[in-house]
Amino acid sequence: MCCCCCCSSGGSDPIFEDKQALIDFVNNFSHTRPLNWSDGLNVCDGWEESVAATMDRGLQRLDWAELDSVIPDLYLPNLHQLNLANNSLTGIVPKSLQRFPASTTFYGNNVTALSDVHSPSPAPSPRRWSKRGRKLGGHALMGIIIGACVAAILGMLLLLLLVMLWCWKRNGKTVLSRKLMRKAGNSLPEKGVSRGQDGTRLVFLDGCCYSFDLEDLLRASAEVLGKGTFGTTYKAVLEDVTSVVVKRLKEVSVGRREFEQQMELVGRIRHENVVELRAFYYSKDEKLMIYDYYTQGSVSALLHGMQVENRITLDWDTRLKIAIGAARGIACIHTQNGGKLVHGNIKASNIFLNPANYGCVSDLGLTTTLMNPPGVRQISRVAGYRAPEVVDARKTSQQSDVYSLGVLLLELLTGKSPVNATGSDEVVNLVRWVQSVVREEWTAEVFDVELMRYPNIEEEMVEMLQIALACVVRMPEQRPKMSDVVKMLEEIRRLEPGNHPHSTSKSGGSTPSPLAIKAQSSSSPK
Ligand SMILES: Nc1ncnc2c1ncn2[C@@H]1O[C@H](COP(=O)(O)OP(=O)(O)OP(=O)(O)O)[C@@H](O)[C@H]1O
Repeated sequence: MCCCCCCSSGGSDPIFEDKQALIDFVNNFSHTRPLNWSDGLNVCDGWEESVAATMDRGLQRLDWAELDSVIPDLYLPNLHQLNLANNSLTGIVPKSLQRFPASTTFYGNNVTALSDVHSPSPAPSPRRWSKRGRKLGGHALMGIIIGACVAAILGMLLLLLLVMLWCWKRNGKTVLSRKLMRKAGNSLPEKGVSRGQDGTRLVFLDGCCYSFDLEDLLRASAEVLGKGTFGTTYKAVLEDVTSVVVKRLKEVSVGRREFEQQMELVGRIRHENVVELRAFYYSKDEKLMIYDYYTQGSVSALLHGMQVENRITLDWDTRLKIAIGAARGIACIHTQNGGKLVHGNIKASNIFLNPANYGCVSDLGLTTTLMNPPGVRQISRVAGYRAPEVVDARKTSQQSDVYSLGVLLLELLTGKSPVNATGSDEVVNLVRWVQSVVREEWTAEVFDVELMRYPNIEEEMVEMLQIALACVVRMPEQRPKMSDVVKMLEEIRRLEPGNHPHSTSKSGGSTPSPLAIKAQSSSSPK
């Protein structure tokens, strides 16, 4: 044991009180080993010099002193070090000695420090104390404080970094559900589905190869592809990197039953020139249609857009295939539902390229059944393709589909949009412009200049022009049937079975151009 007191050189009273107290302290212990401490010893001399020396000359050490009683409660205000380690003391550490660290002072005894009883935190480890087992040094304390501060700052930085990383990941992906939630106000369609309320669910149509559910879809990152007549269309990338197109319908007036019937009718169509509807979803607040994503974009984007990834040049062969494919797709649609199904919205942004680069028709069957009474905007969006007899967008017919296909053929031939605003605010209608140019026998001038670099295609272009003009005649009953249009288009070039046109051009290398090339008209759109 070591006991030491702070004392002044003048031998003030407290010292002697302490000395007496220490003697009493020792006397109160029962111990077997002799202690060489007595009234005659000049305690203060040694204590002033150093604690260790004091211990040697004064009390000696009381560790290993074989003390074996309870610890007496003594008043020793000047005692600042005490070592009763490795004795056989028992009981509770008295109040006057509780200021000494129990883990070192009473180490090796069978005593209970009150701090052990009341405090849940363990006594400080001896290692954290100074070399001599005394107070923490100033440097050590400073080190601990600095270390704790550095650890806290690092911890906060790490936390901040994790939060930033999480936010970044969330922002990088614009989650489809957030978009839907924002637009749908308080209605959260996915909640209904995940809980199976209302019978709402994502319905996959026969033959669909996808295995995601609505939860996956709503978690997918989404990008707006455009806003169309029926709502907003998104490209959604699922966690397994499958891309699908989600059409979020707005202003659908029909009830669940009618909607499902229409979706199932459309979803049954399996044709290489019809974009398959993969799945649909109906709830009171949300109506969704799911399609495959076409990476090349629509024919409209390929013809007129500038920023389509992997843009392919629409050469004549491709344009011919687009025309044939689109006509075949529409003809197939016209055979459905007892030969009564109408597409109702044929336009270049609804035609895509299938793997063989043939036209593939999307977005069918929405106009006639699902659309609310048309507003001005809905009519104007399809204005360039709309047959003159269609005053109500819901009253489209198979003949009006033929008219719209005719406009698409003109678009492919001219490279011009169906409706063009000129510099002088004049709106030029493609059909009327082509009709007037042909009437003037300036036929060659209608063709897209980009096509002029392909040799020996003039005859084919003229044939297609004639078919297009037949489709856009004013009187619906004078227009050819879609199945006839298909035949006529296929006649332009002899076809191999399937979707591939024959490689040899019917016009051949020696066919003279039938066209009278004249100067370009200033009224040309675009
Ligand atoms: N399956 C698809 N793959 C790739 N792009 C698509 C797909 N479906 C639609 N898009 C594109 O998304 C955009 C928005 O399509 P959406 O059908 O909503 O409008 P729209 O075709 O411009 O007009 P409408 O609603 O009258 O058909 C269009 O550019 C369209 O070409």
